[in-house]
Amino acid sequence: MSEIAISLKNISKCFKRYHHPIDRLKEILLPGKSRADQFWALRDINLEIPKGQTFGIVGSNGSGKSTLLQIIAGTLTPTSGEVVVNGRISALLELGSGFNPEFTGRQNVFFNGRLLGLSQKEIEDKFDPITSFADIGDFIDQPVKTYSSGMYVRLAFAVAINVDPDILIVDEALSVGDAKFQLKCFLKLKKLQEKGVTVLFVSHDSNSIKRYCQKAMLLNQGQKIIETLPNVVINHYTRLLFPEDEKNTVPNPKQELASSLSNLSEQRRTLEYRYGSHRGEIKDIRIENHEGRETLCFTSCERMIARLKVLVKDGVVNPLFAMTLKDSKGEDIYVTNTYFKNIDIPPLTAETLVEITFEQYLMVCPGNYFLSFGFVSLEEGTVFPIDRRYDVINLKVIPSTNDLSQGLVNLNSKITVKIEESTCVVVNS
Ligand SMILES: Nc1ncnc2c1ncn2[C@@H]1O[C@H](COP(=O)(O)OP(=O)(O)OP(=O)(O)O)[C@@H](O)[C@H]1O
Repeated sequence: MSEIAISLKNISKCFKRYHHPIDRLKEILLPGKSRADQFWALRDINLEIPKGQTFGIVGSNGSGKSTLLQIIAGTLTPTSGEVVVNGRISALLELGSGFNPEFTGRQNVFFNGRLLGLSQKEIEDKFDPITSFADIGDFIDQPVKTYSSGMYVRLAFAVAINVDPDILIVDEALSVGDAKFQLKCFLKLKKLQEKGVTVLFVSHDSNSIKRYCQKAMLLNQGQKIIETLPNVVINHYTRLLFPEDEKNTVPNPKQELASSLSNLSEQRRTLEYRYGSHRGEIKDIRIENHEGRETLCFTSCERMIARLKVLVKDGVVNPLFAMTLKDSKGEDIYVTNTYFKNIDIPPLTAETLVEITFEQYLMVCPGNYFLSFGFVSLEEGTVFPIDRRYDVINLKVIPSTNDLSQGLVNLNSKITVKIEESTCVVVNS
């Protein structure tokens, strides 16, 4: 048995685009002359997803994500290339696909189950778990066209996860449900992951991609830009979302970094993702403990100070300085900036040096963390990155000697145990 769940080799998809609807008819009636433009929604996509992996796909609107998922799910044929899928696929594609709007929810459950290769008996056995997960009450016997989008996605998700898929494809659909339903879905998703189901997951929510996926891919204009760890992919994706002229990376980031932070470890140097317009530069970052000593290792709840030296090269009218703490998977733990903190910074003129200090307590449990810093300008509600240095600092947080508590945040709890009879009081501070 192959250990690969999904294999794509040189997948391309070309759509025909007609300027006027009538052109399509003309082409049929008067064959020989094409009246359409060719539009390549996907170009030369190669991908191998091992069994049991949860794989994320990100990209801006129109980048080709849904087209790719439809090709994997078998509902769309590629123009060229080869798709190999090992196992039963259950796909929760865009709203509107999958169910027949004229059929009732019940009829659609049976119809979909049969399409997925289940016997009548198997669907009957799964019907109760499906309806209880969907929790749409009597609507199960109403035509699907009368459903709200939330009800639709509840039933679609309930079917998709209850048909014992080997591969589950989820296309952004979860964003439609309410918070309670989303949580229920993610808990179920975790269970499926534990059972070894391969999950393909499209989302615009960066934290979900980082939280649930082991690997991810960024699509842009139909091409694969990068395929690696989710955090790195999201860093690239975030950069793509900004205006063209603000994307210029610092000319030679590694060299720049090495010169400005020559005292930092090799690990820190290779992890950084840096971009911005270069109208200014975060020249120096110094991380200190409560004694003012430079360090990257802190005890849980210890005071940590980050000192930045920023060189302004071109005037910036509305500057903003930011810091983010991420966990080892790249999920945001804490995001702060001068705007959130209501700090008004006057316009900065060229050739000024600015010193910024972020002072805080590391109220997190032991583990590896990353710090990112940013210098941006805010112009009419739009953020223009000047120098963003993602994951530039790798911090280690170790437990304090009398506290082995676990989790994400450290609430620094004080536990009191009072035993009535002996009136013995044990205090842990
Ligand atoms: N049937 C079609 N005919 C012509 N063009 C199409 C067709 N389907 C998709 N496209 C185009 O292909 C491109 C990729 O579309 P796709 O829906 O795959 O993008 P996406 O990344 O899923 O976008 P979104 O995040 O908005 O859902 C878009 O420019 C879209 O207009």
